[in-house]
Amino acid sequence: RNIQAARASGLPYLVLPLNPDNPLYMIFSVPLWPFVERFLPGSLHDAVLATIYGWEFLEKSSLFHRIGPVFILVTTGLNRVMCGDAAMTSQVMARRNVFTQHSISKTMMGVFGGNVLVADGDDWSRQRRIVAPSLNERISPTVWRESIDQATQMVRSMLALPGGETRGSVHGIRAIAINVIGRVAYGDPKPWLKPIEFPTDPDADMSYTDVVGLMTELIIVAALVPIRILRLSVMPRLLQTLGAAMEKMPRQTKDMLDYERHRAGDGHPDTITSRLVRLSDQAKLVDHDKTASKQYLTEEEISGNLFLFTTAGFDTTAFTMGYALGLLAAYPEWQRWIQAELDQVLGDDAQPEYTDVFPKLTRCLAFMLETLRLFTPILHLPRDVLSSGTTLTTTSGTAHEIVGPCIVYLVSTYLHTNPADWGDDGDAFRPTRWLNPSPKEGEPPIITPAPGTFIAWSGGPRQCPGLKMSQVEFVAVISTILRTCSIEPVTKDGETMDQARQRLLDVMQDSQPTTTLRMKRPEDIHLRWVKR
Ligand code: HEM
Repeated sequence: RNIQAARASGLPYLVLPLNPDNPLYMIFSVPLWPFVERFLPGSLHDAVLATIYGWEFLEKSSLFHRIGPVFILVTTGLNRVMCGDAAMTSQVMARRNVFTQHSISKTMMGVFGGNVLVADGDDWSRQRRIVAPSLNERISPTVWRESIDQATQMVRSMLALPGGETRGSVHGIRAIAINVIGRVAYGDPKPWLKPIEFPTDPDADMSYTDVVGLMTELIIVAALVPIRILRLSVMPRLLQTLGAAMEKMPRQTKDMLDYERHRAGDGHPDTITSRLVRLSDQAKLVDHDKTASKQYLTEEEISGNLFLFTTAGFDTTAFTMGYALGLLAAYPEWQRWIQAELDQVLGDDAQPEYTDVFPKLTRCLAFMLETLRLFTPILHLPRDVLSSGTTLTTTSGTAHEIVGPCIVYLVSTYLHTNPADWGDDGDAFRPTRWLNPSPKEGEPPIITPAPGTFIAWSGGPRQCPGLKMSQVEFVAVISTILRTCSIEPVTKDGETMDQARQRLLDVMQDSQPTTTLRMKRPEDIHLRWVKR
């Protein structure tokens, strides 16, 4: 039946006599990679490859070049449509009721309560109406100030190290990202003290940010292993701590929500939590009056969405900044290019204001977009097709019947580099491609890529509502670092600077996604911080 469905679509297809659609296969497929490479022939090689978690980054575009921009992997479970075509991608993103969130994403991301990411249909519309405004432009000035503050403390600490040398820069950046979320989302201010460390003592006190940070770090374990197993004394201490964190979570969420409601209107600065609670409580009052269908969030959904802000917003932003650091050190010409803009826009303004300077730091933003294009944190967006069928049309105009049930994977890595959309240098790191070469009056300085060609923040109605927050954080952090210092790789004995730069790029290529793409050897990003 699956082969017939693949044939009926008119798309090229591969056949795999196996069902790879479960979280355990996702985990255990990764060590299979060297075996696949060495021993499997031809189309079996390609079929197994397309099931290895993270293949899109490992193999880049090779499968698409061999088979075509869209192909089907026939399995004994559900067929998988691998989509690298921009037009099809934007149709999938636009039709959110036909292409719904994938069941495995729901299991992982919904582990601590229903939230907007795992919802579909009317349930999604209701949650989105409350969640998106709580992340809107009003939080940007706070994100800006907190990010600058955190980055200033980190740079000071890096420069004070012997020779300005550090192996923990990526972990340092992660500490910034969790502290910014902690402050902006949960009103939990923390100084930048050291590279990120998660709690490892099950009996120690943990703040809400500690609890959600640890659960985000270990989300696959948290989703699959029950708390009572994690708490067993034979388990490693980190997992026992995870179990303790999961136990604490409901109580801590309740205390935080009680606190937010209690202090409402007392002049405290807004947080994302306080806005979410307020918007939901207001919607509840309206509902009460009208006895219309429910428009507010239940307590369980508020708690699920609060947790989601960390799972969705922390490592995505943190690792984008981490890769950017490595890229800045590997490409000194782009570093100088950004610094020239910073010198011009910021001058010696010690406390640049968000509204004055953020719109002018276009090179810094272009650097973020280029980093996300090549090191996109989420390598594919999976969508379930539950209905019997739907038709999608490719960029070249051919129509294909997609027969459900099946899973459609929108593959960012190919969409972001396809030469038809990005030119022959689509694999090269070139931030200037994002700048509008001659903007006319009123036109933005940054280009908007054609629909479906850049999906780092997804697109269509479900586009990431944290897009602006992550841009503001990135620009604030990278501009603070580069206005104060330059960064370069530390050479090993006998190594030239060019070789050291290439080594950094190799470390970045040696990456693997967990929930987001991350370097396997972040401590090999060995950098020197030099005061300007
Ligand atoms: C560079 C940083 C970020 C990237 C690359 C990113 C990427 C994405 C992507 C690809 C999706 C769609 C996932 C899917 O539909 O399967 C998404 C959804 C979402 N993101 Fe982000 N994100 C980032 C930062 C943030 C931040 C800072 C927040 C909030 C604090 C956030 C909150 C959300 C939420 C709530 C959704 C669900 C939206 C919905 O389904 O309607 N993200 N993000």
